[in-house]
Amino acid sequence: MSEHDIEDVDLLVVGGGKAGKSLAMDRAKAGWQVVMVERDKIGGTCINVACIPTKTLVGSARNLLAAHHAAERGVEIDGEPAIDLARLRAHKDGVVGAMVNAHVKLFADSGMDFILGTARFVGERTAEIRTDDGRNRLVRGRDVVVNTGTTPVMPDLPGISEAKVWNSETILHLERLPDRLLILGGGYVGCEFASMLAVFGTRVTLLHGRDQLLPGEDPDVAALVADVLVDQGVDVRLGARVSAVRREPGHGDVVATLVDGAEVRAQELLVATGRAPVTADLGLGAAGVELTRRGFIAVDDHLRTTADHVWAAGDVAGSPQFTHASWNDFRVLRANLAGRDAVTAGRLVPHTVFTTPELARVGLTETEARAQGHDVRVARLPVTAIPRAKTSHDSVGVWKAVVDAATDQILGAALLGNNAGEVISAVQMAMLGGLPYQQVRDAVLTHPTMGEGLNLLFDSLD
Ligand SMILES: Cc1cc2nc3c(=O)[nH]c(=O)nc-3n(C[C@H](O)[C@H](O)[C@H](O)COP(=O)(O)OP(=O)(O)OC[C@H]3O[C@@H](n4cnc5c(N)ncnc54)[C@H](O)[C@@H]3O)c2cc1C
Ligand SMILES: NC(=O)c1ccc[n+]([C@@H]2O[C@H](COP(=O)([O-])OP(=O)(O)OC[C@H]3O[C@@H](n4cnc5c(N)ncnc54)[C@H](O)[C@@H]3O)[C@@H](O)[C@H]2O)c1
Repeated sequence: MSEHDIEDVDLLVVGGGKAGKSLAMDRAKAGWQVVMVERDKIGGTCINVACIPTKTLVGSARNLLAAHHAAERGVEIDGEPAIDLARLRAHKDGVVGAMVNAHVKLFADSGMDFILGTARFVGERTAEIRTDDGRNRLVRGRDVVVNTGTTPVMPDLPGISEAKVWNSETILHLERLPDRLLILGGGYVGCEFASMLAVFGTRVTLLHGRDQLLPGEDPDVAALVADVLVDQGVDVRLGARVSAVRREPGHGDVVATLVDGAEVRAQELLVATGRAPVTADLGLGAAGVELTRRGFIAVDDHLRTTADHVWAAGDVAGSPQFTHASWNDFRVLRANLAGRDAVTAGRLVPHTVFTTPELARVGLTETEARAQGHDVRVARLPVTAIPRAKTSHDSVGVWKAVVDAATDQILGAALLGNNAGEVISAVQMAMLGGLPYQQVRDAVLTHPTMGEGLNLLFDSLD
């Protein structure tokens, strides 16, 4: 293809993740000529194979748990509550499918040129797009955004590639619910699937190489999450370093050999050892876009890459690997494309690990706060102290908050308990507003809600 085949547009978005699709729709509605190219997942990773399907399944697990406790709560259920795999799959596919269809319409309504195909850079701000319907297009953006996400990592262990193991995407096919499952990796994916599948009735063994789950959390908080999993029947093995994996003949058990020679076996193995940036075959060199040592696209605080008018966002740009971080990257990009001066530095990015109950966190951990030299006070509250927890029979969880003793500012919080992911937003707002903890302690909060627990949490500092 030659120079005169090039289609010039205002904005070219490569990869339709949260940041990219949001920006493409926004700019197209504003009258820009926008091309967005997406390889296979309409709506991106979150909707198709990550947050949405997994949280749909977590919702079913929570329903099952509630059904198990129905009788003691005065509700009669005829028969033993159980998972119907075909209906579970259909439910999950229905939720995902509806969101994908909604995106097809949203993309069309925005006026963007949405292309299903694969993009590869061939020059400055210029990508060759091989469309799914067999055409080649050459598109040059006045501005270009790369939002190609990350993909599951397969650890380099002897035998693992022949052992037909699952990753976070293939497990979602829900071909079967194994009686026994090994999970390799005790991060977000490992903990969420361990909790969900244990509730579904699978006997889960969680092999984690380090000595605490969720390495970014305080050790006491990570230990509480481990307790939750153990109570759900998960065999949590910390410091379990795997040296090899094999599948027994005839699609028999999968066997993990640990470095001490011990063997652990189950019907299936889920690999949950992290995600790698999607940059291979993108031709980033031709566009003048450089990578970091870890293989992410190198960006500055404005999300500018090393090439003029080429930006990157979301997981591939090394942003925290959460959909809400990618969504915020969209806001940063939108402002910068409008000539304003928006940066990612200093933003407060919370997260929630959707075990049951869930762990929500914002700001600094106690460990981080101390390492930064803060004189720290720690507030703690068992969720059983919260009236709403009694009405909803929530007995599991502890809330923790870290306060600067010199300024009374809230530095961070880790809330383990039902609805913690909702309550953490209130803590985050207090932090964003710079409220001293006493204002949260003394605020009049609705009774009986889990949010009211914030009064009690900060009371514990008196
Ligand atoms: C199991 C699981 C559960 C998760 N749960 C949560 C959660 O509950 N909450 C949360 O906040 N985060 C969660 N995450 C993380 C979240 O999914 C990611 O951080 C988020 O999806 C990243 O979005 P993104 O904008 O970087 O791009 P993505 O959504 O990853 O989109 C990138 C897109 O680019 C496309 N693409 C790649 N290469 C090309 C190419 N050459 N040409 C065209 N298109 C291309 C891909 O097909 C993909 O659709 C979860 C992740 C996993 C794995
Ligand atoms: N609720 C959420 O927001 C949510 C849910 C799922 C995933 N995510 C995102 O997706 C990303 C990827 O999740 P993830 O759980 O795959 O990665 P992760 O980085 O959170 O955890 C992977 C864990 O596996 C361990 N590990 C690595 N190699 C190992 C080995 N050979 N044996 C045993 N343990 C090993 C690591 O020490 C690490 O703690 C996360 O960083 C997160 O940002 C978010």
